[in-house]
This record gives sequence, C-alpha cells and structure tokens, in this order.
Amino acid sequence: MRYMTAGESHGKQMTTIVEGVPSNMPLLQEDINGSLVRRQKGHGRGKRMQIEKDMAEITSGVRHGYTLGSPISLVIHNDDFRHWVDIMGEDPVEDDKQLRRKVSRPRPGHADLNGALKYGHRDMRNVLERSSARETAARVAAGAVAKTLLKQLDIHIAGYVKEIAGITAEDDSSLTIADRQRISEDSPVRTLDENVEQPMKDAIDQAKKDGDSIGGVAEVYVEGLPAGIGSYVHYDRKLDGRIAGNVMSINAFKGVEFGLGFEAARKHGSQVHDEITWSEEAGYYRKTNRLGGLEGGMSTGMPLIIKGVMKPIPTLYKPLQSIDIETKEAFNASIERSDSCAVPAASVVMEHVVAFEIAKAITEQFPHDQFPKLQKAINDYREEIRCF
Ligand SMILES: Cc1cc2nc3c(=O)[nH]c(=O)nc-3n(C[C@H](O)[C@H](O)[C@H](O)COP(=O)(O)O)c2cc1C
Ligand SMILES: C=C(O[C@@H]1CC(C(=O)O)=C[C@@H](OP(=O)(O)O)[C@H]1O)C(=O)O
Repeated sequence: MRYMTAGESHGKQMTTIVEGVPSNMPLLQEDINGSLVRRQKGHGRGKRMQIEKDMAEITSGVRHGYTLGSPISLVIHNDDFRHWVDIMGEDPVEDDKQLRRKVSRPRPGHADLNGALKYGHRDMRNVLERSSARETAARVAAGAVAKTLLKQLDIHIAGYVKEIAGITAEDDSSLTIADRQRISEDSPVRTLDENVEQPMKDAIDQAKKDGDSIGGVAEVYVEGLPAGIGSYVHYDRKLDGRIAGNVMSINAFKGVEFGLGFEAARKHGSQVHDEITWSEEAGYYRKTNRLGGLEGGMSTGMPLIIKGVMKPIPTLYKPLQSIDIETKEAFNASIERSDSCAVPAASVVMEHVVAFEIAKAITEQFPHDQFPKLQKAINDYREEIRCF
C-alpha cells in the first residue's frame, strides 16, 4: 500500500490517492469522515477550524461499498478557498497586485525560509501553502482507509493526548483498548485522565492569552497485532524504524518513543526487557510490556505503545524576531490567525499515520489481491504462532 497527497492549504481541495488496498473490502465514506471530524476537534485550535467542515468524497476505487482493488481517490474541499480565490486561483495576476501580496517575512520554526531558499520562491506563500498542516487532513483520510482494513483484521488503534506543556496524564496501564478509543473519540482535549484535562485546557488558554503557543506528547496504542510483523532481516523493513520515520514526518513532531522510550537509557536490563511466558490458550506472551510491543524490528504480539513529541506551534501572536527577505531588515513577525496548541488534533493524525504504516507492513507480508484472502491468511498465521 502507498499513498500520495496533493493540495494547498487555501487552494480548492486536498486530494489523496491510496493504492494497494485489496479488493472486496467493505469501505464507506462515513468510515473516513468520522476520522476527519475527530482531527478538527480539540482545545487550542484557531479560527480556521470554524470555517472548515472536513468531509471526504470517494471519487474512485470503491463501488457499492466495496473496494475494487484499483486506486482509491479521496477529495476534501477547502471551504476557506472562497475567501482566497483571487490569491490562490490559477489565473495570472498583474505584477503590482502580486507584489503587494507577497509574503516576505519568514516565521521562525516554520518552513518559510528554508522552503524559499530551496525552491527560489521570493513569495513565501508558495511555501507556506503546502507546508501547512492542512495536509494532515489528507493523511488522515488515507489512514482512515488503513484503519478500516485493520479493524476488519481485528487490529484496533487509538490516539490521545498524553501530555501538554509538562502536564502529564496519570498512569493508564489498566485501560482497555475500548476505553482508549472512547476517550480519543469523545473528549475535546482527549486525555486519559479527566483530572488533568482542565489544567491542560487552562495552560492552552493561558498560552493563547500570552500570544504564545505550547506543544506536548501524543500517544498511540495498537492492540491485536500478531507477533512477527515487520522484519529483523533488512533495516528498511524494521517496523519500529518505519513507524518512527512516519511519526517524525508529521508537522511539528520532533521525537518518537516506544514503551519506556528514553527512560530505558537510565535503567538496567532487568528493568527494561519483558520476560517471555506461555499458555495453551494464548501461546507466547509477556507479563510486562516495557518495550512497547516491539523487539528486533518486529511486533511481539503485545500492544504497541508509541509516543510522539510535538513542539509548540511556530506562528506566534507574540512576535519573534526575523528578517524580511526583501528589505533584509529585522522585524517582529505579526500574524492574523493560528492554532495555539494542536496536540489533540495531532494525536488523531499520529493514530492515522501509524495505522497506515502497519496496514502497509501487513499487506507486504501477506500479499493478497483480495481482502477475504488476506483475512484468512492473518487468521491462519495467528493460529500457527499460537501453536508454535
Ligand atoms: C494539526 C496541526 C496543526 C498545526 N497548526 C499550526 C498553526 O496553526 N500554525 C503554525 O504555525 N503551525 C501549525 N502547525 C505546525 C506546522 O505545520 C509545522 O511546525 C511546520 O510545518 C514546520 O514543520 P516542522 O515543525 O516539522 O519543522 C500545526 C501542526 C499540526 C500537526
Ligand atoms: C488548516 C489546518 O491547520 C492549519 C495549519 C497551519 C500550519 O501552518 O501548519 C496553519 C493554520 O492555517 P491558517 O493559516 O489557514 O489558519 C492552521 O489552521 C488544518 O489542520 O486543517
């Protein structure tokens, strides 16, 4: 499976093409739209999210509720485009009009300056339109197709907020996947502990009041993945490496951890590794899951527990100093609108990005053109490793 996205933040639409989904898999538009609605929620979002009502239209690859095996294309319209028609339209504009609208002031922490240097864009709108996390709507649409596939293989996934600006959700080790999914679907901040939700919201409100922004940590939990998905044989097939690369590719993500993560560096081996045990009913399993469900580049059969670190949003109402690329003079960046914290939305993005990579690894390991055959292969494999 693979996907590609296209679209500018204030252009007409975002487009996603997903390829490699087996045929005869039930897939409905509402499977995708539920995910898109979740991505738009969350305390700390700016005015843009009040304008958009993200919905994906399936324009190919599905007929009468079943996948065809051909590329699935998904279109999400940008409602904000109507306010940007003359700025974002394809028609050429007169030079002086264009000049007045040029974005020449790069924001520290965003892609503006590096993108301008790389592509030779003296108008940095040509950079910010595509570097915007609006693109994550298209990625969530692709991930929702993958989540639908995983669900029908009895593999379930939930993403939620773990930490905002140093305020951490309490221990959640006893929560079931159903609890985690309910939390990630219902709550506007989506933490695992309601006692810390309000302080997190207060921190977001305070940052907004101060003209500042804050980041945090999102966590993704995957249950039902059989042991042995991924590979120890080739570096580029290691599941942890693949997931980490994909999480790091989300806008503003600056770190990834599995299980204990960086904490493992400060502990002894006996406090880190998960002892192996066996029962007739379950086969091999671990009593602990400190490594977060991954060993040797492969799943262990225990839940995957993945954390992603999101830096604070770079666009600030409180100006940071930068240089105007036309005048070369210093200025204090001022802006019209921005999110002050997008960790809740980013937890939904991370969930979908991880879902896609897992679905991709599974379909590579069990290559079947028809979904019922994939289902059977996974179930046979589950039985095989249970009896191993
Ligand atoms: C869901 C989401 C919403 C975001 N909203 C904003 C925003 O409103 N303003 C902003 O400057 N950056 C926002 N960002 C972050 C930027 O897109 C990101 O920092 C930028 O693309 C530069 O990439 P980098 O931070 O990975 O280096 C958002 C990120 C995500 C995941
Ligand atoms: C549009 C989305 O997020 C945007 C991501 C973003 C950025 O710079 O990354 C900047 C903001 O865009 P605008 O300048 O239009 O307000 C966010 O709203 C979205 O998540 O759908």
